[in-house]
Amino acid sequence: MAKVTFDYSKASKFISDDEVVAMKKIAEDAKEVLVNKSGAGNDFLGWIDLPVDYDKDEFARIKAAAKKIQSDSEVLVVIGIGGSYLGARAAIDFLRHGFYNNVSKEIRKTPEIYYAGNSISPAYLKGLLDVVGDRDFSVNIISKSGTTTEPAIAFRIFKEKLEKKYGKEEAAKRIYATTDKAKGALKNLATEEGYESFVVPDDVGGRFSVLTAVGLLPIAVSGADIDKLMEGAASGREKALNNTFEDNDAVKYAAIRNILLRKGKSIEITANYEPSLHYFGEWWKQLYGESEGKDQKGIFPAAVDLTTDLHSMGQFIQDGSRLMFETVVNIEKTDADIVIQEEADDLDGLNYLAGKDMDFVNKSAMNGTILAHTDGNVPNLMVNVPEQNEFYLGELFYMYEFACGVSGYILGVNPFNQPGVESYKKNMFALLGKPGYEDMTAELQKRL
Ligand SMILES: O=P(O)(O)OC[C@H]1O[C@H](O)[C@H](O)[C@@H](O)[C@@H]1O
Repeated sequence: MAKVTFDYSKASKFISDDEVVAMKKIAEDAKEVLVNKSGAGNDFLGWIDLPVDYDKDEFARIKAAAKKIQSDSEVLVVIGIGGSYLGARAAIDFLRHGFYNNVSKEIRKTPEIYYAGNSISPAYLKGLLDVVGDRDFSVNIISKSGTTTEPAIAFRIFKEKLEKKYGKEEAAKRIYATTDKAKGALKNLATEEGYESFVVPDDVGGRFSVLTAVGLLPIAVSGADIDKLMEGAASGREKALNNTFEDNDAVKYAAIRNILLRKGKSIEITANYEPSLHYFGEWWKQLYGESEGKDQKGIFPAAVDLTTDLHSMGQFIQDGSRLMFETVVNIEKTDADIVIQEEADDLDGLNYLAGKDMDFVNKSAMNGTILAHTDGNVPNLMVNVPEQNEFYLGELFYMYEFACGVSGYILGVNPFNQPGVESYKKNMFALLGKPGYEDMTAELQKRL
């Protein structure tokens, strides 16, 4: 059966066999540390077994809640930031219609889905309130800590709108809270107001939480098949845990990117040739950025959408500072085919493509770009995805998560914390006058 695979054959001129042998040992040791749970951050490894060991009762509740939202709402507002929305957004974009919110209800069949609480922009929120308008809607508020400012502000506003429209009691039936099982302001609010709640397990960090209720509820509302997603993740887990290095795509990817880092390639660009993968790149950026970027170490994760960005970033990738390597996420088979037709006068000069389908043109652009960037000394790696469906997305999510754990340990960091994220928050709270931050306020204001 086809599967998600990692291929570094196009980068062979940058990587010697000896380097692979040396790094193989390091990567296998790092994998052992990960699966034996003996490394830093080992209290955040719940995601390793999640695809086979998840709360089945909650899974059934997620499906039931999704059905209810589908039946009583024209719109679902998903409120969350970072790991509390990127996985769901990546999955829905990857799996569902490319113009999900814009196609007719007959085609989409499920509620429109919008995201809030991922910025503090009042203009964005006002715009979204207009989009929801007077229509029936529900809210899924997602925050592991239950205390993050951005989603908390957005939730206050959408909660008020719900209560105005339906009254407090009915509004509570349209609010679904995904948060810690016991602590945090959101948990308290959910208990107090009687919202249906879903749990982010203690041992699963936000950026590893797409296969918990965090991702699963919005994904299920969109009509995607979450059973298949979990099956794919279980298949990815099986391979990551049991395959030897040569057949272990997750461990190989971790190894190869660290070989490249040690040769000065300190930026990884993840590239796609399908706009529906844009948010997959955003999800990956958080996963790798927060996991590896610490202790003055790490590979900076960047992402490009191609061929779009070949007309903006292409120059730099081809010819600028030689800092990066590139990982192309290649969708092998698309089910959308558009054949380019012959035109009698050929004024646009495209008749040489007549009879070819657009995916052939897209793949030719990809292959040509891989060779050009390789010639420009940008090593190109590939992650091949047979098709855009739930099963392969599950494999893909898992492969990247597992590789991230292994890679972080190769690098010598704790891949499961994010101490650096607190600095901006402290400053922001001090400038906002949040109780408890008073001593910092005057000093920061002087510096502004
Ligand atoms: O789910 P929450 O607790 O609201 O956190 C949302 C996000 O913001 C935090 O600042 C962290 O850096 C992220 O790892 C997290 O995914």
